[in-house]
Amino acid sequence: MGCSAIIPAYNEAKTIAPVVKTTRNHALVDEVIVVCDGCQDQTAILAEQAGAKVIELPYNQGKGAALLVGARAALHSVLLFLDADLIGLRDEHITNLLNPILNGQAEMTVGIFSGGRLTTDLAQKITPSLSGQRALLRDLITPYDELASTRYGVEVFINSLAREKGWKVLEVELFDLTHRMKEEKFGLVKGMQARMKMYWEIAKSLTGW
Ligand SMILES: O=c1ccn([C@@H]2O[C@H](COP(=O)(O)OP(=O)(O)O)[C@@H](O)[C@H]2O)c(=O)[nH]1
Ligand SMILES: O=C(O)[C@@H](COP(=O)(O)O)O[C@H]1O[C@H](CO)[C@@H](O)[C@H](O)[C@H]1O
Repeated sequence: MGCSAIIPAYNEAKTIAPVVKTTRNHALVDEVIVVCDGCQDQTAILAEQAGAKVIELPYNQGKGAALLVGARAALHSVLLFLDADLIGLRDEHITNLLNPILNGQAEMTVGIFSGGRLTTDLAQKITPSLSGQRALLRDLITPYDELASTRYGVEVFINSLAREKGWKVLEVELFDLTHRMKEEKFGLVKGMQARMKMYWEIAKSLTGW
């Protein structure tokens, strides 16, 4: 089974290159697709230079739409979802996410930060099910047009599919991995506003609105 990595990215020029390079160089990964979700910065060109195929959406459509576009464009049957703002991504993280799928032990893995930074470790301890680091079988999600409107509710939507369809899901630890928090990207006030908007989108997905 081949593997396509899908990296949704909205203005992630600061971190996209190392994330793409590590993923591109991994022996189990056959292609890396960065879906630039209406980016206004250098993300697309930096991703391409680092070795990714880049799909540019004409305007910002949200993480769910970006993942669906990437999944439908993927050439391979195993998908690896990674956020574009990861800091400290290493080979072993990708291996941990992919191996249970390739060995037939699970239909989806969910990666949980550990030993990275207190704040991001804690967020994932409280809500492990929100993690954007995942591997799963492509055909399990590509039929669902509804993904396109989920924005940050995409993980909740995928989790509910997993429950409904009875997928085997395994959590795997991702040691020393962290990401840029919204407050680091946008400053305290705008970061907290963006966080509230994200929680709203997650709540909408939870309640099926
Ligand atoms: O409208 C959006 C918002 C986010 N993202 C991407 O989705 C991933 C997760 O988003 P973010 O880092 O904002 O989430 P956090 O981890 O801070 O909750 C990142 O690669 C973003 O660039 C996207 O493609 N479109
Ligand atoms: O872990 C969380 O509470 C949030 C917020 O992370 P930060 O507080 O910005 O480190 O991040 C996750 O949730 C989003 C919605 O499910 C996902 O799209 C992100 O990939 C994930 O990092």
